[in-house]
Amino acid sequence: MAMVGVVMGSLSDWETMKSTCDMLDHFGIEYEKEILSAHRTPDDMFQFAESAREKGLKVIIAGAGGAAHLPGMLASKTTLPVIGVPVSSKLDGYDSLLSIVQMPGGVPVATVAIGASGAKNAGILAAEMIGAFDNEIAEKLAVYKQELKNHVEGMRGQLHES
Ligand SMILES: Nc1c(C(=O)O)ncn1[C@@H]1O[C@H](COP(=O)(O)O)[C@@H](O)[C@H]1O
Repeated sequence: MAMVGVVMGSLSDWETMKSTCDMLDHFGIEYEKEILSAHRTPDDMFQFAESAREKGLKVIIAGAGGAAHLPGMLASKTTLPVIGVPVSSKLDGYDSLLSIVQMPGGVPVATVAIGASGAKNAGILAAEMIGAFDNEIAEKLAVYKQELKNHVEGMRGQLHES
């Protein structure tokens, strides 16, 4: 059963949002993915947000570019945590970032960095939210952290040998 909903404003966001799905695959977390837009398909977006919890989703990750209202509007209609991914745009994603991060008090969106690295972190952050209650995912996260440490140690070795 899907635990994470990965949604994006357009198919043009998929190249970025694929990094989120790659991380969820890495941790063996089931997800569903969909294109929804606060601007272009507002009724579908509200329906998704209103039914997300009863469907069994635990976290929603929403990526959008430009006037990126999708994450915030989803957050307005669900009690699930929403992670917002600013997708790069004609303004290098600054517009997306500010549209997502500057939520009014009371309606939080956990905002990650612009682009693919942010999308990757969104997948890891969702795993950490689930891992707070799920030991199997927590163990996979511990292995991932160890791999990061090993990677840095490998780089140190190369630096000191050069
Ligand atoms: N920001 C939003 C929303 C929304 O916030 O509801 N819906 C689509 N979009 C964004 O418009 C950009 C251009 O979309 P197109 O490539 O389809 O023209 C995409 O980055 C999408 O996320």
